[in-house]
Amino acid sequence: MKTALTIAGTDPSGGAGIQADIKTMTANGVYAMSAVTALVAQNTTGVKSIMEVTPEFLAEQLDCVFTDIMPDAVKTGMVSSVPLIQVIARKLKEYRVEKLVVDPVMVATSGDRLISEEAVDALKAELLPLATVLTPNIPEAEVLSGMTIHGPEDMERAARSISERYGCAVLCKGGHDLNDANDLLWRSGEAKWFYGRRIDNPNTHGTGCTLSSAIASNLAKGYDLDTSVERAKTYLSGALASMLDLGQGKGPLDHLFNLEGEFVK
Ligand SMILES: Nc1ncnc2c1ncn2[C@@H]1O[C@H](COP(=O)(O)OP(=O)(O)OP(=O)(O)O)[C@@H](O)[C@H]1O
Ligand SMILES: Cc1ncc(COP(=O)(O)O)c(N)n1
Repeated sequence: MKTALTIAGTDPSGGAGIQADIKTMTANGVYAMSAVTALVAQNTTGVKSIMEVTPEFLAEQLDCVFTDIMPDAVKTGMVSSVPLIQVIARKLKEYRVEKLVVDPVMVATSGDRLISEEAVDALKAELLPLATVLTPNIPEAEVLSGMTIHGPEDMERAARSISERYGCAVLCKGGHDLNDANDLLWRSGEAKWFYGRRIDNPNTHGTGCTLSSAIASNLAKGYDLDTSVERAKTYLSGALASMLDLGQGKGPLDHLFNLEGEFVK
C-alpha cells in the first residue's frame, strides 16, 4: 500500500486540518500518517484557540515517521510559526522527501488567521523551494506574489511569478471566485486550467486541506502532477456535491461519500 504523511494542525470538529487530511488520504486509497504542528480548538463557526507543539516535539514526530514508514508523498498544511517551519524544512531535506505538496494555509474559511506574519516569510524562504506543488487560494496567491488578482489572467500572472521565484509548480485555486471553481496549474513554464462546475453548497470548511491531501495521495500512488490534480478535483467535487450539512457555521465535506462495503451499513 502506498503511504502519505500530513504535517498540519488539528480540527476537533473533523472538517479541516489533520482530520480532513486523514479521511481524504484514506478515501483516496493510501495509508495515512500525521504529524501535528498545533492543536487547534475550532469548529465550523471559527477558531477559539491554538496550542502549538514545540519544535523539538515536531522533530521527534517526524523522525518517528520517517525512520519507520517512509511516506511516498508528504503534504504540509497549517505551519504557524518560524521554528516549526525550520524544523519541517530540515527534516524534509534530511530524509530526502521528493513528492511534497505545500498548502500555504494562512486564513481559515471562518476568517481566523492561522499563521504569524513572520512565518509567512519563513514559509517562502524555507518550504516553498522544496515543494513539488504549492496550492494557494486567491488571497494566499496575492500574498505570495505581491499582486492583486481580479480574474483568470491575474491568476496566471501570479502563479507564474510564484513558480519562477520558488522553482515549484503552483496550483492557484479559484474557489474564492464566486462565478466558477476553476483552478490554474502553472508548471514547467506553462499554464493548464482545471475547470470545475461550481456546486451550490455553502459548506466549504476544509476544501483546501482536502484538495491538497488528495493531490498528495495521487502523487503517492504514482500519478503525474496533472493527473493528480485532475483526480483530486474530481474527488473534492464529489465530497462537496454529497451535500453533507453539519454544524452551525460553514460545515464540513462528506469525505467518505464514495465508501462502500458491509461495515458502512
Ligand atoms: N462551491 C464550489 N464548487 C465546486 N468547487 C469548489 C467550490 N468551492 C471551492 N471549490 C474548489 O475547492 C478547491 C479548494 O479551493 P478554495 O479556493 O476554496 O481553497 P481554500 O480557500 O484554500 O479552501 P478553504 O475554504 O478550505 O480555505 C478548489 O479546487 C476549488 O475550485
Ligand atoms: C488546522 C487547520 N488547518 C487548515 C484550516 C483551513 O481550512 P479552512 O479554510 O477550510 O477552514 C483550518 N481551518 N484548520
